[in-house]
Amino acid sequence: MKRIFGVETEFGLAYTQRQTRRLGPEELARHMFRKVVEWGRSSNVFLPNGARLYLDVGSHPEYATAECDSLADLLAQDRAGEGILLELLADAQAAIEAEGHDGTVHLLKNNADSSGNSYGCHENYLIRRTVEFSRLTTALLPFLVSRQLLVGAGALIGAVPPGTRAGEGPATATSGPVFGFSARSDFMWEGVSSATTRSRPIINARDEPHADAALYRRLHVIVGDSNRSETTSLLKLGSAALVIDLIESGRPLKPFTLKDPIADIRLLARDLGSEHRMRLADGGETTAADMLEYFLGEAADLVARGDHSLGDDALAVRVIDLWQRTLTAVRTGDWDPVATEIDWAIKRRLFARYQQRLGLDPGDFGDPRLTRLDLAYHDLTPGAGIFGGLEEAGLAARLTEPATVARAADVPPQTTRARLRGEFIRRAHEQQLDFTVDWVHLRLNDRAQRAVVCKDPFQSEDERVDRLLALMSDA
Ligand SMILES: Nc1ncnc2c1ncn2[C@@H]1O[C@H](COP(=O)(O)OP(=O)(O)OP(=O)(O)O)[C@@H](O)[C@H]1O
Ligand SMILES: [Mg+2]
Repeated sequence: MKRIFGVETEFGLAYTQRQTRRLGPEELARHMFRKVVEWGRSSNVFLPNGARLYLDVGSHPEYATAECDSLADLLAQDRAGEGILLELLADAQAAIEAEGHDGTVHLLKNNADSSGNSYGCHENYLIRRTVEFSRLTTALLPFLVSRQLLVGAGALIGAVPPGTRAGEGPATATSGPVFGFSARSDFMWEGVSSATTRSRPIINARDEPHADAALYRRLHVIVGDSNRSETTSLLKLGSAALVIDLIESGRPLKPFTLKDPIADIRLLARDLGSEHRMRLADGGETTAADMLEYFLGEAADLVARGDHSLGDDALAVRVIDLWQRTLTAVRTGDWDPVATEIDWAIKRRLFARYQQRLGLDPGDFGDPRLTRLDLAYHDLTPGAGIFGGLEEAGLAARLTEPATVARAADVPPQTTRARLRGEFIRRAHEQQLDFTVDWVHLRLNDRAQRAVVCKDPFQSEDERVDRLLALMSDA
């Protein structure tokens, strides 16, 4: 079974200064994207590694990985994006210093800013049209609501969750912060819908397959946290892909349709003891841990038979193992066994040590120094972020090799359509030819306007593209 995957990450920008004036996100973003605009004449470009880099609304830089058909490639491409953004960050820092500013530009891989905005990490999974979309989302939604127990980034959130409807409960989470699984959960307002801003859904139903629409659809999951830990990313993407595999396989699955998924997602975000009982549409009840255990059993069966879409058997086995161990950690409250592999557990341990050092009560998360530690966890800025140090010290596990990541910054995945796009872009740059590309199209903006439509994301070789490349070399 094969599948195409891609991950989009929106980053936050912040600025800390000493004497000189404050710079806003728009200014920071402009500095960061100056080279990109020079290079692509736009702040929305595709790169030679097949990825898309652009400035999203609200001055959030976004990196969308090229199409991958294995999780190993996906992790490398995703991590390469962090490096690419760090280079732009260094440019922005140099530019503002040259203008006489004394501050530091921060690049944050998190999901919420202090003014109550949320930005995301979207997962894209190619799915088959043969499976009815509403059947797929109905089966997947309860899993996505519960998945934060395994792969949340860990967050300081208000003890009382926001209401889920107007006039019901507070509009934003209130009263003294607690440690929760995810900050993103409070920003979800619907299960499945095509709106993304006002009433943000868990699954975005906009039908934009970037592929042959008769065969495929692209499932756009927007509920996930931006993970720093690669092992957590692996579990996030791997577990979801395995559940999609299960649904697509047609195997009969226990229905877990939730009565009130949005209330559940908020309560679960604060439910470190995994006690919350979710009400099911059929009148029953379940805990998130019980549901995840059920899906784990089914997914383990697929992996044991080698019948999965992760593109790598060893990584699939690792997904199952980590899924099991994280579930056990949640159930027992002994988080140490996953405290180097799962973001929320890594962060929770860090907080516990810091609380001890500061002489704070273990239940006290209100100290502003903890808020700063939380930000530092998500800060990619050299000298300000702490996650790289945790990886180097062995306190956070890493899966990718630095050399593989360095290569992924320049070289697209070799087994998908991204290879064709990357090659086309590289050649066009070499020959200084004007071109336009998107996920599906490659076009030369010369008089002949030669173009190739690449509708099959699994296709990494194409004679039409070869001919186009040959023409470009002759130019
Ligand atoms: N056919 C496909 N199936 C699954 N994923 C795909 C497919 N084609 C492209 N992708 C992936 O989908 C992602 C698309 O990112 P992009 O940011 O352009 O999409 P979008 O979120 O729908 O658009 P926008 O952010 O502008 O609203 C990329 O990571 C890409 O690799
Ligand atoms: Mg996007």
